[in-house]
Amino acid sequence: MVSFEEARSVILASVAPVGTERIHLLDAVGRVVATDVAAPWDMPLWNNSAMDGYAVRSADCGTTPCTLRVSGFLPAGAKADGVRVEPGCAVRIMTGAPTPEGCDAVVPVEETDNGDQEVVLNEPVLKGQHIRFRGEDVAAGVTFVRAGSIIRPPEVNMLASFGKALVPVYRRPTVAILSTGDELAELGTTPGPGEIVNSNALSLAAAVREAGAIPLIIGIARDTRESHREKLREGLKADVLITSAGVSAGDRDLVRDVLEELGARQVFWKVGIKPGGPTAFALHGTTPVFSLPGNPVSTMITFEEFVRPALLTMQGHRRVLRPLFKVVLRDEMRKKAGKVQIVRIRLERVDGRWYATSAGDQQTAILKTMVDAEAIAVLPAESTRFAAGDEVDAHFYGNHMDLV
Ligand SMILES: Nc1nc2c(c(=O)[nH]1)N[C@H]1C(S)=C(S)[C@@H](COP(=O)(O)OP(=O)(O)OC[C@H]3O[C@@H](n4cnc5c(N)ncnc54)[C@H](O)[C@@H]3O)O[C@H]1N2
Ligand code: MOO
Repeated sequence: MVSFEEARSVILASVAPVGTERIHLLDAVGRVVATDVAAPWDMPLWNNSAMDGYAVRSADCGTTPCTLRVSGFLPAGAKADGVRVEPGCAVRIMTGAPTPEGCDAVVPVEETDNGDQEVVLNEPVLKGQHIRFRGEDVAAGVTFVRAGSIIRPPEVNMLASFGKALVPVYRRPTVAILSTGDELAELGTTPGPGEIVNSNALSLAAAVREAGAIPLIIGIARDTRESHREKLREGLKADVLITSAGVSAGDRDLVRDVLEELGARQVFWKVGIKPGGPTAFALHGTTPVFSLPGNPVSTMITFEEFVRPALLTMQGHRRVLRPLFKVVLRDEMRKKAGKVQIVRIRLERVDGRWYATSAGDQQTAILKTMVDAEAIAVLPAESTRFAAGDEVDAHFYGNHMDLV
């Protein structure tokens, strides 16, 4: 058995970004930039006004109030060619319009009498005020988005500002999802005696999608070597293969056996985590193969703790683990020594601290507790008792808590 921490580090050391592609800017939100992107020109490209007001020569405005003759008008979109602020004059200017020759300051309209022919300036004027200077945001040649950055609306705005319609990003890995077991019935059918719906395929596909990768549900391997061979072969064509069930000590737990027959190298089997103990990880060439236990709760938790960080790494993300934060236990918790225990919790924020209560019955088979969980407490392997009021590590489960 490997420890929870070893399992994670072995997995993360075994995966790498799957490649890059150039995609349309709007489709790139949430993706990771694959190369540094440098500014092809200065931003802004020319000096321009930050205010609606008057372009002036600051030397003309030494004493206030002062009166200047209004000699022209520059709306946004106008060209400043041939427009000049002569001594003793002002040019009416709008926000974003290029500042004319001679101008070294802009006076906001609120600080004037808003005159047409002549304007009275009521406030002192400082050289350079309210001018956005060429290249002050980003100078030509400067890297403005680094490889490894996540594209958010600000990156989209800047890439668009520099005319980048296509962006180099890391590719999304394809993830084959294979369920195993004779008891499984397809979604949409009513399970008969001894049957259950293949719900893991759907929740895994949802989790894969939420992690930014492309799920491929390839169906069910029945409990024969032949069926396993056929389906596992198909699954190994994807960038990643996830199987669910068939990895504990049952007579018919064929997954690891047949994977080995197909040339996969088992990296570990059994991890010091509960739920999720029977998890196996193998490599077929460089293709990672995650064999997750079949209990739906175990499948989701092992996906969250082991597969999700791997999928994020494969898409070029650098921060792949959810940040841990401290939660105060409302109630006592007990566990056996030897394994990290994952506890499904609900959270409450009081006076700047997070308080955790159990989300319900913590038996692995209780799916409802997973539905009710907002976060996951990670109880360390060696400890056995946590008193009410003790602090333990936790992380959010899902992205909804970003809204808190
Ligand atoms: N003698 C032992 N028995 C078990 C051990 C053990 O160490 N020794 N480990 C237990 C633990 S912990 C887990 S977890 C399960 C994992 O078993 P498998 O991964 O081999 O999965 P199955 O036994 O086939 O199924 C477990 C459970 O999950 C349901 N299931 C399976 N596939 C799906 C699916 N696609 N969608 C929804 N639900 C699914 C299945 O019906 C079972 O109820 O083994 C324990 N036993
Ligand atoms: O470890 Mo199992 O995955 O408890 O249900």
